[in-house]
Amino acid sequence: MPEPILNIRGLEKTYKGGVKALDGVDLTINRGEIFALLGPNGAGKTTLIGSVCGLVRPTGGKIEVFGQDLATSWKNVRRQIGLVPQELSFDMFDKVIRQVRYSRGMFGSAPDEARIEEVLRSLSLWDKRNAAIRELSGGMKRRVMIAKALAHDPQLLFLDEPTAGVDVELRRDMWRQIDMLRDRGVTIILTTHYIEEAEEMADRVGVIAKGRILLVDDKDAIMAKLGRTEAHFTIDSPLAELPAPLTGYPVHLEEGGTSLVYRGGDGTGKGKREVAELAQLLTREGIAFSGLETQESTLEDIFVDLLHEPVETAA
Ligand SMILES: Nc1ncnc2c1ncn2[C@@H]1O[C@H](COP(=O)(O)OP(=O)(O)OP(=O)(O)O)[C@@H](O)[C@H]1O
Repeated sequence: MPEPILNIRGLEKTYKGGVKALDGVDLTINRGEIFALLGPNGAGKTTLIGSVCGLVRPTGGKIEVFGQDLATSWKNVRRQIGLVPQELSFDMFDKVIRQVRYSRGMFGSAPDEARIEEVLRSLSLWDKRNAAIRELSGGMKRRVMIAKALAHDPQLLFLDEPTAGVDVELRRDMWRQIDMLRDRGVTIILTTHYIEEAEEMADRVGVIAKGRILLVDDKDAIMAKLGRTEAHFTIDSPLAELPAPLTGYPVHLEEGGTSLVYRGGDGTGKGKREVAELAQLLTREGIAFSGLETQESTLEDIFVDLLHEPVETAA
């Protein structure tokens, strides 16, 4: 049974100056899941995360974390939340290990050098523990941000664009780290522009645009519901019209009857099946084709489609 640990209802945020960054957001996150929040620039992702982490004061709605109202139980709740913000923020002159220790203490956790060492080692920072942060490369600084967020062993971790601008190696390390946290039962909410990241890591995906949640579902269910197959048959002799046995399929002719295009399926294999049926039908009808190209849509295609079509909001 899913155990909700974050419950957001009707969340609104209008910034001074009138920008409505969140417009009635409802979202429930369950213990132990990895949830990817996708959305274009300015969609409201950082505002949403900031509202749960106490950095943004919502102008309406309610947030419950671990069953407690954020507005009244802030201190209790905050100790169990970790945040890796988009922007680097620390004392650049301080040493890596001191900053990480400090973070642990700031959230009221007892000192635990073994745990600090574990966190630093898991992020390949142990050798740099006595370096001043300003001496580190951008990628290493980002690792320090993660170490700081993990130092107090949060149960709920927010990663705001954790891999923006980092190299492939660090991105892989970060994915490994997220896997380890998942094994420890930590709930993770990440925002990302890299849809492959959501595809790889997330159990559920939410799409946000203009401060409204457009879609929330299991990643696999999204792929099944909204995934599409596209196939192009190159027909040897141009067809004047669609042969009768093909009319029940989502197909049409292009390029003067030399290309038969199929767009259909639902991500569950139906598309591939129908394309195979079409190939058989063409052969049976004596229609020669010399090429067949098929393509399955990715989460990225689905995401782009979604943002271009007005969609009814869903919780
Ligand atoms: N402090 C602020 N004051 C005024 N407007 C703000 C403030 N912070 C954010 N906004 C506006 O609120 C909207 C949502 O911004 P937000 O940073 O939450 O989006 P985002 O989805 O995180 O975008 P990105 O992917 O670019 O980080 C934007 O229009 C932004 O300009």
